[in-house]
Amino acid sequence: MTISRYYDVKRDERGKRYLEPFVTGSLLLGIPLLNKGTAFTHEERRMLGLEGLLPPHVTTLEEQKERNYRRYRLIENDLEKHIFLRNLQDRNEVLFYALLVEHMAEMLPILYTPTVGEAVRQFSYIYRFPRGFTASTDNIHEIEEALQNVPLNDVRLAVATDSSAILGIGDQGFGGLAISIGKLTIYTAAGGLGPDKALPIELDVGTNRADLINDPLYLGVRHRRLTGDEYFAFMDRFVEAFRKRYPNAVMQWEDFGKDTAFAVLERYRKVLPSFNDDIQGTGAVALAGVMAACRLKGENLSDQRFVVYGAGAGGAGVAQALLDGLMREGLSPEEARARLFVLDSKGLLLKGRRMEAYKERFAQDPARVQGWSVAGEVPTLYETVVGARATVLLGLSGQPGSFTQPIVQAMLAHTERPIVFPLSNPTSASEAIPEEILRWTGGKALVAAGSPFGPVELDGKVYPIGQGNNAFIFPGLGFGAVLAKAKEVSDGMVLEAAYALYDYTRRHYPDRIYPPTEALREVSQYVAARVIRQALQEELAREERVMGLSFEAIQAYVAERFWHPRYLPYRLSKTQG
Ligand SMILES: O=C([O-])CC(=O)C(=O)O
Ligand SMILES: [Mg+2]
Repeated sequence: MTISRYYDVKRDERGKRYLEPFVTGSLLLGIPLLNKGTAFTHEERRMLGLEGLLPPHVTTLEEQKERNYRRYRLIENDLEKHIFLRNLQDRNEVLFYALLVEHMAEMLPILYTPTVGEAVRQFSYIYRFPRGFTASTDNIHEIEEALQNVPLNDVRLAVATDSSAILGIGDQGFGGLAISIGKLTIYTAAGGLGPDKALPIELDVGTNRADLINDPLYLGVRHRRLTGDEYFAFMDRFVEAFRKRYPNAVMQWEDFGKDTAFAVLERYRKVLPSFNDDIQGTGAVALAGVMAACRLKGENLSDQRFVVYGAGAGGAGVAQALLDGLMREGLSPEEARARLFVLDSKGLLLKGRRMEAYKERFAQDPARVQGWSVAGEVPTLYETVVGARATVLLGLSGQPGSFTQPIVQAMLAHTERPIVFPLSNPTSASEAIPEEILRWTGGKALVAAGSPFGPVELDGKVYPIGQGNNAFIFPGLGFGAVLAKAKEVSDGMVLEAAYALYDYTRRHYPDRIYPPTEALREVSQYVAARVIRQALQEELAREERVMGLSFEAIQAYVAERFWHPRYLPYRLSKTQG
């Protein structure tokens, strides 16, 4: 099997990798995985039929980076920067990743949260290049044939969304493809996954947004979303065809609304090694950060009382991760649940109240709220924070400004150092601005946010704001599952990823809640190694080459397979030459 329809990667006599292209001439310049632009050597230009098509000077990758970075710096608008970088990616992937890796902290907010949110909204207007795969109600009846059109033959990791709940901005129809592309960019830049092993996927089952359907420029299918049996018939067909085409691939389910997220995860997780980033990735990253914040105040997880605001995919994932963490500290399920208060848009989840089935396991006993001061029927966020004597407040609601001053200050009555994480994305959906939280608490609060925020200066002291984003989890979790050839992505592997992030932070950044973005590649490598070890322990790994390895050897294995952006030399096969 060749890696791609257009080329293969081979090794020479000395074991060095080279590219063997199946297309030459100007066609080759249009394939981003093959194009080196001005960096093609004179010898390659002659061999590949490029002579005269490129400027005389042969540039180095360094020079190409410099040229593109200068242009990039002249752009003032973030969405335009995003478009510039994505165009570069669609021309020359090695150069794109080389630039991104060098300027990770600067460019991550442009390619990922928060700017990717705007790219999703505008996707039909900024669309340029056919990256990724779209399964839609138009092609689902011939999905196997359609998947054959993808030129990549060895996809190991796909990110698929049905776009029903993109970040905290809801149904985005076809535009959701931009989030799959963005997540896979992180997989390659931070997680070491080769760009030819990655496939972004949009599952276009329609949209319930009339404004999109009625927009003449909208690029998706124009009908309401499939639901119920029709939805699952679509998904079953897609999953079966995908598995057939890519039997070695791991799937990341992304930004499914609560009506589909849990059902999709449970229906396919044993059929196709897969996880849901918003439920499990967000859960793991929140648990790691809350444990770090507890350590910073010299307490344990089990010393806390938690309020989780928001009970969609992210909220439920975080609530479950907290329960798992509490039980790992020795609490019984009942003791753990007694410390956890989850609210949806109608207020506190209380037994006996109407709610979706997946929320029931987080519902509190009404007896526990007896004696609270509650004005209406169901306790509000403020009433819950006061009544539960909350020490930890986590936001996954997508409701900007919902962590008000009275709510945050009420926590000071129960703890000297409240832990407050507004985790909703993008920045415009954040429950509060970190600077406000610090100001309201006189710098006492331990704060991290889902979107990137700069450091806060208060009374002459500088507070770095950790980014509690699942980007610290999914690249390592997914890459680890890929390298282990895991049969399944188990709950144990997800929890291990959380503890790996916690341990990494404790060791390398003992004063912080999350590592800085600059550490993302190192974090992901470490998380991947721990995930592989866990897969081995649970006998879920199918990769012979990792069986029986020590942890050090697993780490070396991960490092060796980590993709780096550099140009490979070209060679034509004997028959071509
Ligand atoms: O993409 C992000 O920044 C984190 C995430 O999965 C979400 O908010 O849905
Ligand atoms: Mg998401």
